[in-house]
Amino acid sequence: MQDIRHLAFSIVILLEGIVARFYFYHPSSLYYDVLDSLFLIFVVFADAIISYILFSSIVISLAYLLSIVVIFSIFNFNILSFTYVASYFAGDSISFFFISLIRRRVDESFVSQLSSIRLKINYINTIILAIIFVLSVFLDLLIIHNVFLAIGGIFSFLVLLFVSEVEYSPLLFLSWVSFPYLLSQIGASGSRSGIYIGNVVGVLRRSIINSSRITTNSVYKWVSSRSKFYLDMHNNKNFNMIILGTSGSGKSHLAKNIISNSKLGFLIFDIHGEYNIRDAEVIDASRISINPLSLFGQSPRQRALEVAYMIRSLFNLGNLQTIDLYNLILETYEDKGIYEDDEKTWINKPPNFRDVLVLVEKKKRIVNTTQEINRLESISPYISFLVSNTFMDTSIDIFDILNKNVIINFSKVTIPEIKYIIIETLLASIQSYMYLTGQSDLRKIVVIDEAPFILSKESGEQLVERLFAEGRKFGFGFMVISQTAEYVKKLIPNSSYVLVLSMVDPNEIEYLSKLLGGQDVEIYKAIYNTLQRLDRGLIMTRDILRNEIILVRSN
Ligand SMILES: Nc1ncnc2c1ncn2[C@@H]1O[C@H](COP(=O)(O)OP(=O)(O)OP(=O)(O)O)[C@@H](O)[C@H]1O
Repeated sequence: MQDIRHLAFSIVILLEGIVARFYFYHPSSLYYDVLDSLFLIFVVFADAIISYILFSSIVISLAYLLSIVVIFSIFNFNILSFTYVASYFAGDSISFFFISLIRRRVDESFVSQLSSIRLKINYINTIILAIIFVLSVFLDLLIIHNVFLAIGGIFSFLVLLFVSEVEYSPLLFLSWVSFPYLLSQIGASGSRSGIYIGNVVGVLRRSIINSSRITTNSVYKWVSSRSKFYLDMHNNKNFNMIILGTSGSGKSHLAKNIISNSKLGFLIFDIHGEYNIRDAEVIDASRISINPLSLFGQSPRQRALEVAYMIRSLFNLGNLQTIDLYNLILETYEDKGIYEDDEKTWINKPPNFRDVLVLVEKKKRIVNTTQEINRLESISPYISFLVSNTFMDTSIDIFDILNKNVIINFSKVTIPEIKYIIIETLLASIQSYMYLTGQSDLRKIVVIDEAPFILSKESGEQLVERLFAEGRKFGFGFMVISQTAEYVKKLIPNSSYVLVLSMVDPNEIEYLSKLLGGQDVEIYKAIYNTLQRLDRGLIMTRDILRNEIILVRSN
């Protein structure tokens, strides 16, 4: 759309030149008569106003003056005189003054774009650019003999070094004519490295014109853009991201898109059996067993604490029950010859919940008071529940899983508590794996779909928070997917990207509008409006590198 506006405005200037040539050109007269001059004064004045309204930028508008000079010179009109330049400046000043007054704010879209400039030298691009630049200057100086055009070529070349889009290089031949367009492309393309997930279809900016199909009732509008959007994992504080959206909004589709384009290893916790990615091994979670009492490289005390805490979160146990459970698990470790202060014993075969239950039964027989029996009685049903084939032994090797690309399909695990324990135990084992291997380059993305399932439990929430906080150091990125923002709030500070798809709940929309928009009421209004009406596959997010809110159409 931005491109169309530039094209349309250039055509308007060209038509003005044609009209002026046919109706107002008098080569016999030394000076144009008064009418001709008035016409040209009016034309440049109007052009200044139109260009400012179209591009919300004095810089781009002034650059168009040079473009107008060149186009009119083709028709033998010299606009580069005090009268016309003054008229153009007057047009710009008046439009700038009135529009700033109406909006009660000074806007300069070009300056806001400058914040996202990244000078990245690509040698091949620069060489191609330099060759075309030399050719264009050669044409201007030696064939057309026009120094003004050559200077335009030099300025356009300097601008293109920042735009670093080699496909624009033929525009160098147009000198000042293409200069405003090239200038508007500075910083417009954002990051060019990372995971490509789709094209930016709108950037939220103060604008008079709503150039996108999506309208807002705010002074902030979606200004169209034609850049690609990359998740830039390396220039961010961590590798984590959050995907939010109502049912059917395209969350899993987006996650698959990110995984497929990332070329990174992955492990997906697929709660509903929705993921099917080429070359990935699918493990049916109903056919695996994992012993939560395995130490996973931790000390028995640490692991006993984690397991007791997990069971407490799952069954809402009280403090006393949790402490009893912790002591029982620790004692079971000792029964199996695993001692806190003897690290050599930590590699011994771990106990399982049946061993804990046997200990409980043994204790029931030897304790003296009813109170002690009652305490044991109050936890034994939970331990009995956990004496399941799924938790007897560990049939999978987390090292092996993390060395491949794996989707763990939980759709056939029908008991939520069992599903929860498998997931939390696997996440705990990932944490241990990270500590044991200790690398730092990004190597693995772990996807947790339907995250509230795990985040709604205190122990699961704390574990995922730790993984989010520490993952980067060990080369792990976590992607959490949720229909609601409620359970992911604490993860947001440790996420590089919050990718929001269509939402329906007003409270959710309100929260996310504040999160993405910050304090500005007008930005809030624009986001609030838009979130209610996002099509499937349209993502709203904050582009951290450009510090702008953008709309991206997921591939
Ligand atoms: N960007 C897109 N382009 C084309 N099709 C899409 C896109 N996003 C989603 N879809 C399609 O829309 C349907 C729903 O998408 P998806 O399953 O990803 O939604 P979801 O948000 O994960 O839903 P749920 O929360 O119910 O699992 C799927 O058939 C998917 O192929």
